[in-house]
Amino acid sequence: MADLVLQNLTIKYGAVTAVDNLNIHVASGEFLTLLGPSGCGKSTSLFAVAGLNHATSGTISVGDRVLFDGNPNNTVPPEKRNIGLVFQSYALWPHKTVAENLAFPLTLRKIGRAERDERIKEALGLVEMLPYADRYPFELSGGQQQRVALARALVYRPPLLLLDEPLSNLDAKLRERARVWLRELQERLNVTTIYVTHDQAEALAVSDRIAVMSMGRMRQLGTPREIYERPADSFVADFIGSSNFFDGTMVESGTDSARIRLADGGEIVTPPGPTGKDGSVVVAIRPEKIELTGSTGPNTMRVSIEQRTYLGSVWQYAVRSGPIEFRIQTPSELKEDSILVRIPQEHCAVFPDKPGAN
Ligand SMILES: Nc1ncnc2c1ncn2[C@@H]1O[C@H](COP(=O)(O)OP(=O)(O)OP(=O)(O)O)[C@@H](O)[C@H]1O
Repeated sequence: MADLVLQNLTIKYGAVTAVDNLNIHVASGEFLTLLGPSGCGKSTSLFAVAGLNHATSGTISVGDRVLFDGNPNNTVPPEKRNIGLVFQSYALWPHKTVAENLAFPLTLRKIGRAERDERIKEALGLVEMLPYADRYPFELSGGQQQRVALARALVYRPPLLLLDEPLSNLDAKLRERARVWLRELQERLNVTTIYVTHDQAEALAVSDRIAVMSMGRMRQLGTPREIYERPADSFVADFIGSSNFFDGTMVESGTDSARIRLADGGEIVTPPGPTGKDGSVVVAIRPEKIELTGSTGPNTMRVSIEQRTYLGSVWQYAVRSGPIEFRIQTPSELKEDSILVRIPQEHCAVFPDKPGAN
């Protein structure tokens, strides 16, 4: 298996910088996800690794092998990169059976018949599609076709697997099952994997690490937990899960905590964080981290309940304190018009600006 290293990777299409100075080291056997909104440069990055587009500058290497370094003489063509690819639009050949679809990449690599048959059996076994070897793609469900596409990518045992929204054609339930299965398979084969998705729940569930991207730039690289619990900026706090953002002004900032005045005139204690112009800040807190409390004290706030929404596992309440509107989530059904809530200091994050401004 092999590490994949992207260094200062930049990809421009005319005036558009689709990928801006991307630096990622994917460890051997790691499952790394590129996550971000539509158009942020995920697929462009993946295509560059596969050699299906031309990077403008930077380097791409797998193990000791340089695939791209800006010198045309060193650029390895896609078919020589030995990378397994499963793309959303990377359809199976309709006129070939499942087994014939898998045989093709092996024939290209001049692998003899006996070994070829053995590998096809093994790959179809891995994705639990052996009984379907003689069917044509149109005789399979969408999920089965995606499993065959994956088997076709794995059949020549590539050290690196690139997956671009490979589960997108599945319904929500099947997709949830498929991602568990995919992760188990990836771990069993120990294949270095880059996964592209805009679905944050999927990214949190399957990844060793996630690279969150926005407008061609990487905003944060970390484990799912780091990304969710310690977002690097307000874009990440907003894109992963959901957050409330309170406008405020820094009153005092120490090494362990800060005091921030909010728009309703109250103050809260938070961890320290960078300030914007004129000492303005934004405090982020997730709706499910806000607590109901029976007694006033630091970081408590009396709020009126403006709207109640039943979400199944929790209730969500839109609440207000003067000009501040935010959401809280709790399993309890609340009948009161006004409640006392506590904003736990340890779950607050302080940023210099709101998402969209950075
Ligand atoms: N061939 C191209 N010519 C010009 N611009 C392009 C080309 N391919 C991509 N882009 C632009 O580069 C940016 C990144 O596109 P990319 O397909 O990588 O986004 P993405 O994050 O994968 O989005 P999605 O989730 O919608 O697939 C976009 O602004 C897109 O319009």
